[in-house]
Amino acid sequence: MPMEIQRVILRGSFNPAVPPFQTRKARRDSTLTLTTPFLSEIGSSKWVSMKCDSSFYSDTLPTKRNLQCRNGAQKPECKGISDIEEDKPKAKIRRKNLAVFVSGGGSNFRSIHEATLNGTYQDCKFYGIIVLFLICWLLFYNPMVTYDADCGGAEYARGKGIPVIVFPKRKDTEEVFSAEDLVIVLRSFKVDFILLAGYLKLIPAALIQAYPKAILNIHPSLLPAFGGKGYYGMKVHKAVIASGARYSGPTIHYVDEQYDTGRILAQRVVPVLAKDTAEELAARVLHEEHKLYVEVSAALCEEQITWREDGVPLIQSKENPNDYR
Ligand SMILES: Nc1nc2c(c(=O)[nH]1)N[C@@H](CN(C=O)c1ccc(C(=O)N[C@@H](CCC(=O)O)C(=O)O)cc1)CN2
Ligand SMILES: NCC(=O)N[C@@H]1O[C@H](COP(=O)([O-])[O-])[C@@H](O)[C@H]1O
Repeated sequence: MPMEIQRVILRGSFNPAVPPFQTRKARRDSTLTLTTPFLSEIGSSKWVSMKCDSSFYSDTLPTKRNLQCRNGAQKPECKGISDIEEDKPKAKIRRKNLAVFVSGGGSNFRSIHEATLNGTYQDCKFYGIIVLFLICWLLFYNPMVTYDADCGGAEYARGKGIPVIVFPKRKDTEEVFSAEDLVIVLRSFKVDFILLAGYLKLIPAALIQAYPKAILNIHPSLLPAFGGKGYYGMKVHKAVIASGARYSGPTIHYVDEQYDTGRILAQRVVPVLAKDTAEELAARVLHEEHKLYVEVSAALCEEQITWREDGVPLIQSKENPNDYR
């Protein structure tokens, strides 16, 4: 690991006693490449990244067959054998790495992590290499970016042997670990995209500038309604119910410098029932969040996001590039 990173880690939260090592075994065959998780040890903390590396190289589809003609007549009469569209081999998609920022129960992080383990991201069989690289750092021994080292997400990560960085540092510590430092660490792992999943602090401008159009957040209401400062967790669902709204649901949006004002990428709708408690509504919305975030992060890795002229991001259908979600 470059000295710069070690310096950041030294200054931040780690005292590497053992130089980082990485073991990585990659088996590559014609269709599937699985890279076993690689483990690098930094001092008293372990960095583990779950790497789901599925590389499917789209076969070169049969080139256009000449139509068979029935006889040698001057003007060949062709018998209906359908043409097979000559297919340009699909460009191989560059592998992508994700970091997940958590500060609560971590159920969205868990569903994304489980998706890496159950091969959901490996279904991108028509696109080159999709790598879901869950990077999380815990002050002690599991990786996730959180400002609460004891949050449920960190507990889950701990159970899976995944390290976490506490960011921002708690006020009562002298350790300095700035947004710029965090960018250095994220760059060292070649992070392409950052997913906020219940992270409740304002992402600083330095991180947003370092990752333009590359930071997503999931919010538990249909933005722009019930969003912004003060709207998080159960506060959102209580406000939705108090308003009499008949529908709610999760929104995934790009992160800009204010809370919840970034461009909306995806939403799902759930009903708000007359007798719903905030907890019942929260559970209904969260169920949709888990599915939506896995779907959207996979589309992100597969480079299916396109931008409309007016700056609205769209998810292009894999089957038909003229369809958008
Ligand atoms: N630059 C951005 N940072 C963050 C965004 C964003 O859109 N842009 N989204 C939030 C997540 N979020 C809603 O989805 C959100 C989180 C927290 C708050 C909020 O009011 N927080 C309180 C502090 C809460 C605490 O410390 O426990 C506050 O700032 O007073 C609103 C919306 C993540 N970051
Ligand atoms: N405004 C941000 C916000 O309220 N985010 C919400 O926090 C919960 C985190 O759950 P999780 O930790 O179980 O994923 C999720 O419902 C997410 O939408």
